Amino acid sequence: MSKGLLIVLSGPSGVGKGTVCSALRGKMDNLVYSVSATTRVPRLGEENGVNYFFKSHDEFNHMMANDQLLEYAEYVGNYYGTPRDFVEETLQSGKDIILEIEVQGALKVKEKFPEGIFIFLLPPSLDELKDRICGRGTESQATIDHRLSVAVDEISLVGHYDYAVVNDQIDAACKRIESIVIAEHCKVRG
Ligand SMILES: Nc1ncnc2c1ncn2[C@@H]1O[C@H](COP(=O)(O)OP(=O)(O)OP(=O)(O)O)[C@@H](O)[C@H]1O
Ligand SMILES: Nc1nc2c(ncn2[C@@H]2O[C@H](COP(=O)(O)O)[C@@H](O)[C@H]2O)c(=O)[nH]1
Repeated sequence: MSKGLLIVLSGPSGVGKGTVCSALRGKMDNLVYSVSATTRVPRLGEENGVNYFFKSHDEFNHMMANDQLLEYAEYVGNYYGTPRDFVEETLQSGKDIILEIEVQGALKVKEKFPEGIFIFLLPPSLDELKDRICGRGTESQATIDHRLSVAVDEISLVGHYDYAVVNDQIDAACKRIESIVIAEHCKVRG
């Protein structure tokens, strides 16, 4: 059996990564979603083991020290990381896996898995990005400002990715990502 594809989806906070990932899960049967660990406090409605594995700082440090994370990064005051075993087991089983992670982590994954598919999700404009992150209503104004300032630096790193997809409409963005994955499965690899 051939291994699955490792797909990394990055983009600034509020661009719609989570929304697009949820929509893709209903459309792509062979696609598995990687659930990250984080020290961030859960938002209203978020469930442990579904949206994230919510960890204390000690628990997260233990995962780092025991090499249980494929990558991790500090982002706007919290730690986020990808549990390694689940990714490796999913790829071995022949399924594709999608990691919804920020840019520092994505670049670390690229070093370890250069054969991965790196997709950057872009907003139609910075004003629209601001409207989306504010409209979501989950962050304080200070956190929104911090995330938006980081967003400008993140967008400047789009050149490190294989594909840039504009999330102007959820369905259209999903179709572009589905097309990329279909094409990557057809690729002749040396
Ligand atoms: N194409 C779109 N058009 C309009 N609104 C959108 C679109 N995609 C997502 N949204 C909205 O934008 C907001 C942010 O989306 P989402 O939470 O998926 O972003 P994110 O990139 O996962 O953010 P974060 O990195 O902070 O977790 C949500 O309220 C979502 O409903
Ligand atoms: N490097 C990693 N980044 C991750 C991971 N899981 C999520 N993220 C990214 O963090 C920010 C903030 O997320 P939020 O849920 O607090 O809005 C966002 O860009 C996520 O994609 C991870 O495992 N590693």
